[in-house]
Amino acid sequence: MTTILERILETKRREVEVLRQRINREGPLPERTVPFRSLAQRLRQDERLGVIAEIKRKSPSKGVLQANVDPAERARVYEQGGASAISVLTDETYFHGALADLRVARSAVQLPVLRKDFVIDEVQVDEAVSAGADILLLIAAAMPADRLGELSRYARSRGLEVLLEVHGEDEVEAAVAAEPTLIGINNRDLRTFEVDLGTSERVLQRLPEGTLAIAESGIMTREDAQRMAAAGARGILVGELLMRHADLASVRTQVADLRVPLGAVAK
Ligand SMILES: O=P(O)(O)OC[C@@H](O)[C@@H](O)c1c[nH]c2ccccc12
Repeated sequence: MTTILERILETKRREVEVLRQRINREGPLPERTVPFRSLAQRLRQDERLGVIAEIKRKSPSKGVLQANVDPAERARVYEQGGASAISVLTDETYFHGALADLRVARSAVQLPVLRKDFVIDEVQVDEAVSAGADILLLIAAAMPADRLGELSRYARSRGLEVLLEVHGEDEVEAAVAAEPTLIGINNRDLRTFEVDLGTSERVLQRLPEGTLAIAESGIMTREDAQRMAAAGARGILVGELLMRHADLASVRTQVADLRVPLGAVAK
């Protein structure tokens, strides 16, 4: 059975080829013009659970969430609600996102911005740097451990912070060895699309002390946020809950509501 991840990776291999050919034809990508913004620093100083608020029009698991989004306006509302960073889906085929969304969102706020895509090659890292991204998502399940380490170290050498996503305990070792800035735990199983917040609870126990961990997906209520904070997450990544709201005032309230105190959670 071909999983959705395998299908997406097939598309990405073609995109990488096209991008390489374009660079050969037209020369290197434009230089980055903006300074880097750090999410890790923000999270370390924060006494509340960090919220990475996502701009996602559509997803393979949920279909269209909101087709017409103004990324600048959304980013501003997320910032006003107290978000720690903005995550922008830049994949076009499966999520109807774009790299342009990232540029537009970032220039509207002071927050660090995460490029959310399926990165398998250095040239996509260069593209993220050029577009002004501050953080890059890497997915452990998308490649062998040695490639994961190479890409993670390459991205960090280019100034990006790396959020490395795992889906279970079996991926923790490779993730830690890749020396990312942050480790994300995806509560959504990419094969079945099932969401289980217990995934974060289990994996968080296995992470080395001091790891900046982000619980990803399926967080729908303040209670869910509290549960993730209690399990040791320093931040959460939230998409659907926020994208289902079109009313900007309630989006702002939603973000603020998720910023639960970390309380006794060790730093
Ligand atoms: O919409 P949710 O359930 O709040 O999830 C957000 C985010 O975690 C999810 O979009 C995500 C996590 N990892 C990914 C990798 C690729 C694409 C998307 C994702």
